Amino acid sequence: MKQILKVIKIGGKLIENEASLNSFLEDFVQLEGPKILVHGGGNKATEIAGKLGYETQMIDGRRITDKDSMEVITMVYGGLLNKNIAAKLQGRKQNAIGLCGADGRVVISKLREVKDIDYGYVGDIQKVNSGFIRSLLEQDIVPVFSAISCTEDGILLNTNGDSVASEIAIAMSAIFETQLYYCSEKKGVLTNIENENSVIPVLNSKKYKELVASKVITNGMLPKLHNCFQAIERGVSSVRLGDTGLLKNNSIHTKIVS
Ligand SMILES: Nc1ncnc2c1ncn2[C@@H]1O[C@H](COP(=O)(O)OP(=O)(O)O)[C@@H](O)[C@H]1O
Ligand SMILES: CC(=O)N[C@@H](CCC(=O)OP(=O)(O)O)C(=O)O
Repeated sequence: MKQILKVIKIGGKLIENEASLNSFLEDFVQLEGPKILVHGGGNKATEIAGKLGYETQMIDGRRITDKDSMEVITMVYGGLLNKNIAAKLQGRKQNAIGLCGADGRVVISKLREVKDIDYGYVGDIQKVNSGFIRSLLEQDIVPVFSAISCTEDGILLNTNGDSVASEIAIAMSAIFETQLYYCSEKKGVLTNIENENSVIPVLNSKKYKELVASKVITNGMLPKLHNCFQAIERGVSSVRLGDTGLLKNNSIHTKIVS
């Protein structure tokens, strides 16, 4: 029987609030067994870009990343947020290492082809170095991933944090029974975005397509759910979306089924 691995993605709105990040990390360090943390940070990047006088453009929850935005992203995701989270884990006596895709050739991607939209410096993941990740887990070091991948030619690319989490979970499924958790400020997928109590407990792909067509699912939830279904169809044993209560096992949330 394979050992259980938990891959947890924490969204940008949770990490930009010090109190919610601290509370999440308290729960995270209590989790038993091997675990991986992936973080976003989209809101913080938008805020810092604004301070530098750069405008941000998002299409369907994905950032248009020109050269200036890529510099901001490298500083904010790969520096400020990633290193703070690694330090906070150390402060809680959990050894951790902050990574972007270039470190250990761990997440290799390809520049997204221009079809209708030119996303700029945005990558689609091609390879995850699961052996390197396993070697960290074997030393009880928690890998903390930012939403940055790297091409074979050594170019850093902005990569949706939800895709980083799902591709890592898919790759690690060859070695571990992998559980994927998406923690955000919402309790799960909602039928009414205004009503926190409208959480869909179980979401299958048929219902998901209907909700996209009727525009109940929009913005950042679009790439998130695309990644959830990719994961469940490609070997990840369970995929759940919720707020930080998700780590406590007893909260209301959305479970993805094929
Ligand atoms: N049906 C829906 N249920 C819940 N959230 C939704 C829905 N449709 C759109 N959203 C939006 O998607 C967001 C989650 O995506 P994103 O902002 O990328 O989160 P994160 O930063 O946690 O990855 C929610 O905060 C919400 O504003
Ligand atoms: C290509 C692309 O859109 N990348 C995302 C990566 C950050 C992210 O995923 O952050 P959240 O989890 O906070 O949404 C972005 O720059 O917004």
